[in-house]
Amino acid sequence: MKVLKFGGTSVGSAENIKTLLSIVAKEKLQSNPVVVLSAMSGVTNLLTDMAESAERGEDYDTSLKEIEAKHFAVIRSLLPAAAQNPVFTRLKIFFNELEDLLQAVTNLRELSLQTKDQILSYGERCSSFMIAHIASQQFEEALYVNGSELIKTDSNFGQARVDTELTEILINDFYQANKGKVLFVTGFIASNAAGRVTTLGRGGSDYTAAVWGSALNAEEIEIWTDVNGMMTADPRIVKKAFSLPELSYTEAMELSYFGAKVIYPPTMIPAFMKKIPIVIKNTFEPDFAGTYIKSDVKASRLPIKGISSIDHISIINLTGSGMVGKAGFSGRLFSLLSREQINVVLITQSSSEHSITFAVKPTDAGQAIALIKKEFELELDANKLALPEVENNLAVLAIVGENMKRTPGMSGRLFNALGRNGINVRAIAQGSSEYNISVIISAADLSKAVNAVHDAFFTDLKRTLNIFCLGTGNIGKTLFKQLREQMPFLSANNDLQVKVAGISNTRKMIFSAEGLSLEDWESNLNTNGEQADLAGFVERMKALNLPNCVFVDNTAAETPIEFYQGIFESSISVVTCNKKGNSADFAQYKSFKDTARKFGVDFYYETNVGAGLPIIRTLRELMMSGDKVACIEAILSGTISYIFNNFKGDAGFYETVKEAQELGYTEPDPRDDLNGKDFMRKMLILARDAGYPLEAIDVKIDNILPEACLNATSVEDFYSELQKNAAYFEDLKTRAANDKKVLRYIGKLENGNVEISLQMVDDSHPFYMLSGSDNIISFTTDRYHARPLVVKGPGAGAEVTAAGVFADIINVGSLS
Ligand SMILES: NC(=O)C1=CN([C@@H]2O[C@H](COP(=O)(O)OP(=O)(O)OC[C@H]3O[C@@H](n4cnc5c(N)ncnc54)[C@H](O)[C@@H]3O)[C@@H](O)[C@H]2O)C=CC1
Ligand SMILES: N[C@@H](CC=O)C(=O)O
Ligand code: NA
Repeated sequence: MKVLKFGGTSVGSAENIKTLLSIVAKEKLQSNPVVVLSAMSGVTNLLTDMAESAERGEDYDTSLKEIEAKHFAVIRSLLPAAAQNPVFTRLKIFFNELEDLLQAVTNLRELSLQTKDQILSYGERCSSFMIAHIASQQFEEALYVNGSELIKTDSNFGQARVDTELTEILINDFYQANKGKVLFVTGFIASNAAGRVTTLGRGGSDYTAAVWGSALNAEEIEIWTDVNGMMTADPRIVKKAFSLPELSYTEAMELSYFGAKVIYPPTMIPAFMKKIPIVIKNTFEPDFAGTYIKSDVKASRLPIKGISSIDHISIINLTGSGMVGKAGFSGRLFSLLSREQINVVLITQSSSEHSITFAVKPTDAGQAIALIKKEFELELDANKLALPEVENNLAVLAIVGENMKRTPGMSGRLFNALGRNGINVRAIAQGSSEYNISVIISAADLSKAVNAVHDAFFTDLKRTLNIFCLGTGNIGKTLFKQLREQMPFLSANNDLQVKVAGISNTRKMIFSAEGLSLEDWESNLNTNGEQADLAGFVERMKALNLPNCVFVDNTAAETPIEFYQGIFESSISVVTCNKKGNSADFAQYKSFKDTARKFGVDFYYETNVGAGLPIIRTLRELMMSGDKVACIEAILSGTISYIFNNFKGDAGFYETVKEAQELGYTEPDPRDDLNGKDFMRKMLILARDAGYPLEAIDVKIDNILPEACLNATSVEDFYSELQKNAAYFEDLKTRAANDKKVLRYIGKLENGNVEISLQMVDDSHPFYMLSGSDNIISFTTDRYHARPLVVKGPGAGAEVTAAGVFADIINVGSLS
């Protein structure tokens, strides 16, 4: 036989009770179950409030009416009129008794724990009596059982301890005497030797189920609740949390100890002792297998089973020489706290024994300090102990699982995930069982931490990157299009999810921690966006504190650069196609790199040179593997490459530049391409990445433009100057053609010198054969000295650039 326990929500409404009875009916086909019931949801809280109101002499009538109405509504809806009366009558008797009790409390202005237990017992008695009667419509054998008479406890009201031996005899006798019946038993309540009602404390109904299951050697104890079993993490924090099919008793205890509210660990002990499996099932999804908690769990491939957390915790630090080598110091400390019922969540002690840190609920911290001051008065006076210090606004995160014991690297993975996300760890504790590693962190970081750790351990699941994108122009727009198109593939094949958590251009900005839809981002931004404000955008990104966060700069502006440093310092990675950051002062370039490294985040800027072509990456890999760059020769202006490849025959110079702009090759300001500045930035970045600490003025630039074009003060002006100087460009074209040569704008880095020059090259030159917006770069290095390493291909355009930004984004965090 099985014991089935239904919690408050499962008995909380007529609809739910119907579902409950259908579950019982199904079970009955196998064998008659024992059904343990909680009070209807909310009723225990109401009873507590009423008892406390009565003690203060305040009104409790409204709540009493509410409880009555809740039960009566169920009776009316689930019982035929003819069958209602006996239930109403009995419940009315209950409510009268309850009212008498409350009146007595009011008169005395005193609420003893004993009286409170008596008051609370009506919650379970009403629900169980009512449900047993409703059930008897369906199966005659339904029997209401006031379980308080069968579970015998001491007189520790509010949290009574069970007399197991006597209780088992009473339950067995009762069960034998009522064989063939379906018992509907009140959870939570018991009685002492004198027959006074006691309660079993937190999770009491689960405990009732475990006591019955253990007494009757049940094949299984099913805890029916409103969630799909125990999950890998709190699903309200981690959207990707999933149900665990199996857990050992120890794992379940560790997981529920910190937070997972599904069951309360001590309630499992009777089942644990007799190795009776406990199954957590969902009343509202009865076909879902739920979570099996048992002793012989199958080997699991999951490195950990779950992450549990407590969101509000305080720690108390005790330091002083008085502790060193003093046997019994911590004994005194912790027995003091336990005597006063202060629950210590976690303890760490430094090996020097110079300090002890322990965590308690914030509401207990004040009392703990007062107790310590009193107990250790002598030590404090003699300065052998410093005054205890409290730190508030902290949280505990714990990873749990028996596999940790066998798998090295688990704590490494935990701390790496925390470190990469800039989460400072205040204290650490690992149980000697190795089933649990707990860390104390700031409460503000908890959600980010649990998500990051969940991602780090459940790698079978999708890693999530949260990106904040600045710039919705040519590149930004195309990136969103590519992300939208590629999302399903990424999800399916790369275990990766990219969420756009923020977008801004110069006019508007918009955020969503859940991720913005890329179907309608533009209209959403325009209609729902708030006024753009770069500092505000960055602040909000930091405040949202999302895990695996990336700032993506798709602008050509200088202002965003000022924020990079602070962004790195907030442990946020940066991906940028904007070259202005890396090509400003060398000191700043260096600081970006150092800070990113220091904070364990990534700084990727592949598209700074050659758009999506793998140039930065290639150079980095050469350098990291110990190669030395002797010479770099390159064509790195996609715009000028396009112009020289198409400024042929009848084509005019001005028209060709226009075409390049329309094709999305130019900078937002095309003068930056034609005056060589954009090319200069690229050469400078390459030189720096190759190890040369150069500044912009160190790059010699050969101009391809006549003076008047260079001096144009607006883009419009610039274009009109290009038209006016058509002859100048025609002359260049003719001279090259006459010599069977082509025009090439070539950058060269050699011995730490960088120059960019306009050249006419013939077909023997490796850069002769180019088309479209092609870039070409040749690296001559120690290892590639006879023949250079060459990268060639389209080096400008929205698609190839956005693709490069995309690749940088998905590389964030993937190398560790
Ligand atoms: N076009 C290409 O082939 C390549 C372009 N790039 C780089 O891509 C970047 C973007 O280029 P495009 O998309 O063509 O430029 P764009 O002018 O089309 O778009 C720039 C976007 O940035 C936004 N923006 C500018 N300043 C801002 C600020 N302070 N705050 C918020 N938003 C701001 C603008 O509102 C606009 O949405 C440039 O840095 C360019 O050098 C890099 C490699 C290749
Ligand atoms: N405007 C640039 C685009 C790439 O950085 C170019 O023309 O090369
Ligand atoms: Na590149």
